[in-house]
Amino acid sequence: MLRKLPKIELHCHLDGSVRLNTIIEVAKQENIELPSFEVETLDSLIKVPEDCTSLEEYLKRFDLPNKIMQSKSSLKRIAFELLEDCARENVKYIEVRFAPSLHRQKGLSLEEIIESVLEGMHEAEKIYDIKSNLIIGCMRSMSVEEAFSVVNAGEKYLNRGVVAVDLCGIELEGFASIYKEPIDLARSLGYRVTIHAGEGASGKNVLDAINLLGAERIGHGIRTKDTNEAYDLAKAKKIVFEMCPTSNVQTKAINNFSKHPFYNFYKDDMLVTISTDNRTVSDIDLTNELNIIFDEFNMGIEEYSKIYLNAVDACFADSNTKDWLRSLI
Ligand SMILES: O=c1[nH]cnc2c1ncn2[C@H]1C[C@H](O)[C@@H](CO)O1
Ligand SMILES: [Zn+2]
Repeated sequence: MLRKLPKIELHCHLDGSVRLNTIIEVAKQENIELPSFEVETLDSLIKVPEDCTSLEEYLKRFDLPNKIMQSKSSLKRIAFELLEDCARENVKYIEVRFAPSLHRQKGLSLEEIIESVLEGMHEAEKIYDIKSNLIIGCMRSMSVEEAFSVVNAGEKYLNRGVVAVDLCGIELEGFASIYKEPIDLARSLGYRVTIHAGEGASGKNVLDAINLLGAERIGHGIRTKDTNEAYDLAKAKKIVFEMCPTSNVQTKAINNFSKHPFYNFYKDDMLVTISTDNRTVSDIDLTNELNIIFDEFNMGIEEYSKIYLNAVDACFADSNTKDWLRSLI
């Protein structure tokens, strides 16, 4: 049933969602060394194993796909294929996210990197019944100067596909204050703000992401459940949670799906949405992600409509796109 329903994906990393065949083909075309050219071996190197112990370990899986995401043509192709995969499972709107800084290894400029991804997305939109926007992320493993560069490079693409800024990668306690200035700049330029927080570290980071960085949406945020101040603030300010349960189980942010705070949040009228995080690394698509949660919490179509409409309200699309998305359900 869920496969046929219209869907919205608000939290999906480009580099975590590359097709294995594409990794092999691009590596061959561009003479890039890979540990293996066999799909099965690559599969085991990219997909996160069950015994993964942490977010840090999960994040090591991204080195391999990023090796082949260093040319304009591969970035364009991978963005196109992500939308193609989404369209095939009836995702009608996706906000793709990635960190442009990770794609400079062979000399591309940040502008060229962002433009190539947008080209792939726009090409797919012409062919498939799907719309999209792009969120550019700053890696928390990189300097504040690099974050400023990313924000500045993306400025000219605002209203041409880029809609928001994100902070991603490892999550240390108290990271928000470090990135306050570049995120302030981003907001003043017109970027919307979503921040990964309360995933690998505490709910206090969620509080800071809202208070210090002006986050309107929180990536994951599952540890908000343990920090009353963050929970109450998120509720009062109608902050939206981009929840990715499969990824949370894999990074051991929670022990199993039954412990996921999604349904408690939902019942308490917190604004929750469901996404995949990383289709290849987490080995999941949105249909299956929703299936797991709907089975776990015995949810039905009415509840699906509510979550879908949460995503329509929360997405960073223009009002025409939102009207179209509302008409589909
Ligand atoms: O769930 C996540 N939390 C924090 N960082 C993440 C997550 N999934 C992917 N990333 C990182 C690894 C990627 O290389 C980067 C940009 O997409 O974002
Ligand atoms: Zn993420």
